[in-house]
Amino acid sequence: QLKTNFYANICPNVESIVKNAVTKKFQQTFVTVPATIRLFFHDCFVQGCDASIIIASTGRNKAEKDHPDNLSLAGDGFDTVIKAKAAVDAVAQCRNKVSCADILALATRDAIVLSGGPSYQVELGRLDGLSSTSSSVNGKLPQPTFNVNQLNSMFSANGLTQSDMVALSAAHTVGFSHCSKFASRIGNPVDTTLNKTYAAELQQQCPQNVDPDIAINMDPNTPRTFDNMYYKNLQQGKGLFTSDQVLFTDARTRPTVNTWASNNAAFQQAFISAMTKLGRVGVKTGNNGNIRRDCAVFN
Ligand code: HEM
Ligand SMILES: [Ca+2]
Ligand SMILES: [Ca+2]
Repeated sequence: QLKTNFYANICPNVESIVKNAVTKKFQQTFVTVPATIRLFFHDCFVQGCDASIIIASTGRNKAEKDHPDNLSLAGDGFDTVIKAKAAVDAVAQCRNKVSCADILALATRDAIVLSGGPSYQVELGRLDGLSSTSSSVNGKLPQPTFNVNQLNSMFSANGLTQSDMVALSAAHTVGFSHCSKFASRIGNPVDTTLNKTYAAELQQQCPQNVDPDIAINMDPNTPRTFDNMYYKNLQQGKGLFTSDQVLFTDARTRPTVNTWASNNAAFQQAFISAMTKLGRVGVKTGNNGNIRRDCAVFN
């Protein structure tokens, strides 16, 4: 059972310690924000929110982070958790008392706030997982080609509703994508649900044989602000992935997109609720987990 004051007696300043570390990292690079948010999502959807995503591969074990679906996770997300963990462990009382999974949950909230998104209380008390394998990622993460049925079934497998799915998708209001992830939409023929001007811009930014390391903004209007622009973009055919644009083309999710495009407060409330539910997915307690000394290595 998670609770917001879990560390009140164990490490009373954990929230400010993590926040300071994330802020410092943010001042070095904005990538901290999208990288950390996406890391949290990819952690929670595979074996639950247990920092299994942070484990490094060894000679004996190919870990989650080396699965093809995770190779595009930006290193700055991992680095944010490692730095925040070091800051927590620098306080004697807190040393090895706060899980990496909880540090990631807190850092995600802090990243959202640093980019202008809503603040919220983070439920805490997760343990770190005891396994991380590349094979366990198979079929657990949504693909950018997904339709609403596919999105709904994958989110509902994690206890999340269609409304939660639409709210969480707005995380694409910050951050970057590699051209390969949407190349099929701007090729021949161009996806008809794409705004024509936007399609031309994307073709220019992502010409054929573009450097595979090139990444472009997912929100063409406010790429560094965590806002409800995501939904306004969808209304104009400016969703980058099929999985984004279908939220507007499909009649089941379109009313939700329209509501949140015009009502930022309602979006923020839905987003907070969905993030809180995401943070409860597959939480480890008791013998199913522990508190890692090094977030990238099992104890
Ligand atoms: C709904 C289904 C989703 C699909 C199909 C999807 C897919 C993707 C893809 C393909 C990328 C680009 C990766 C790259 O090329 O580097 C991406 C980026 C991103 N995703 Fe998602 N995603 C989904 C949901 C989510 C959710 C629920 C969150 C968080 C709550 C999230 C957060 C992000 C962020 C922040 C980025 C930018 C990462 C960066 O700039 O480093 N996504 N997503
Ligand atoms: Ca996990
Ligand atoms: Ca934005």
